[in-house]
Amino acid sequence: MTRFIPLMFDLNNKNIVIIGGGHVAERRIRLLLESGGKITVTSPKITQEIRNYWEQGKVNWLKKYFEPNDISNAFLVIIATNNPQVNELVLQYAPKNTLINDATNASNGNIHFPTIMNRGRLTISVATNGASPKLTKQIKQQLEATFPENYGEYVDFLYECRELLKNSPLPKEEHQKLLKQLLDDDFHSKTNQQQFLSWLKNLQNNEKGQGDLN
Ligand SMILES: C[C@@]1(CC(=O)O)c2cc3[nH]c(cc4nc(cc5[nH]c(cc(n2)[C@H]1CCC(=O)O)[C@@](C)(CC(=O)O)[C@@H]5CCC(=O)O)C(CC(=O)O)=C4CCC(=O)O)c(CCC(=O)O)c3CC(=O)O
Ligand SMILES: NC(=O)C1=CN([C@@H]2O[C@H](COP(=O)(O)OP(=O)(O)OC[C@H]3O[C@@H](n4cnc5c(N)ncnc54)[C@H](O)[C@@H]3O)[C@@H](O)[C@H]2O)C=CC1
Repeated sequence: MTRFIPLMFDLNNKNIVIIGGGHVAERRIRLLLESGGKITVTSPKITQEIRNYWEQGKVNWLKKYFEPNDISNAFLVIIATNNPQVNELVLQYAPKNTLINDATNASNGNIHFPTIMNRGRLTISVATNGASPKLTKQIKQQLEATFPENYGEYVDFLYECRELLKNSPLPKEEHQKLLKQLLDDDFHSKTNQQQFLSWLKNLQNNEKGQGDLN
């Protein structure tokens, strides 16, 4: 079994070509629209949702059957037609070193799409290497119940603190200690967050570090 390795990709301005315009293509587009990639759908028919994206100029649509030329400049190719022969043909013509997701037979491609849960800057992705998309979906639902919707605000707080700490005059060991302390449940409280942030900002303004937590 090939072991697939999770990575986070910057797809901004990259050419993404999706062959097929059905429900699977639609799900991929919904996710990829957040990436800033240049999405082109090649398909004689598209769903209403994809049509809306096209009308809003969010995706390009080539209203036709697949031809090898469609993928010659692609960074990422997604194979999502309901015709196995066409899917096979896309694989055959995909340029070397292209990322390929075959939604109809995952092991043919070189990337999978995990299911993704976001809470602001926090991303948790789940995959079972093709064993059970239904289990994947169930685990995502359990995670959604564990992390409240506003959890991203706490993660943003951690980000801001870490950026401030990077530029603070505190010694390295102190950085590490504080970064760990920030994981205490106490810091889920907005009041404590604000207090800590003003202490940190104060530290920065006062190079000698005479600020005090209390
Ligand atoms: C490899 C992978 C992805 C990839 O395409 O890269 C893949 C592959 C395949 N899925 C198939 C079938 C189904 N997939 C779903 C649903 C989802 N599938 C998703 C992910 C993945 N599916 C990746 C692996 C994830 C992992 O490793 O766990 C989810 C989690 C995320 C997403 O796609 O957005 C999304 C949940 C959406 C949500 O959260 O709402 C349902 C419907 C359902 O149950 O709801 C069915 C029908 C039931 C069944 O068959 O189980 C088939 C057979 C196709 C055929 O029969 O022809 C293949 C091909 C193969 O297995 O080779
Ligand atoms: N990875 C996943 O999570 C899942 C994968 N699948 C697989 O994905 C395939 C597609 O599923 P859906 O999107 O639900 O099917 P669908 O029937 O909704 O869409 C198929 C699309 O392919 C297009 N198409 C057909 N021939 C074409 C060609 N020659 N060139 C370009 N486009 C062409 C059709 O016009 C249509 O837009 C299924 O056959 C199934 O094998 C299905 C469910 C989940």
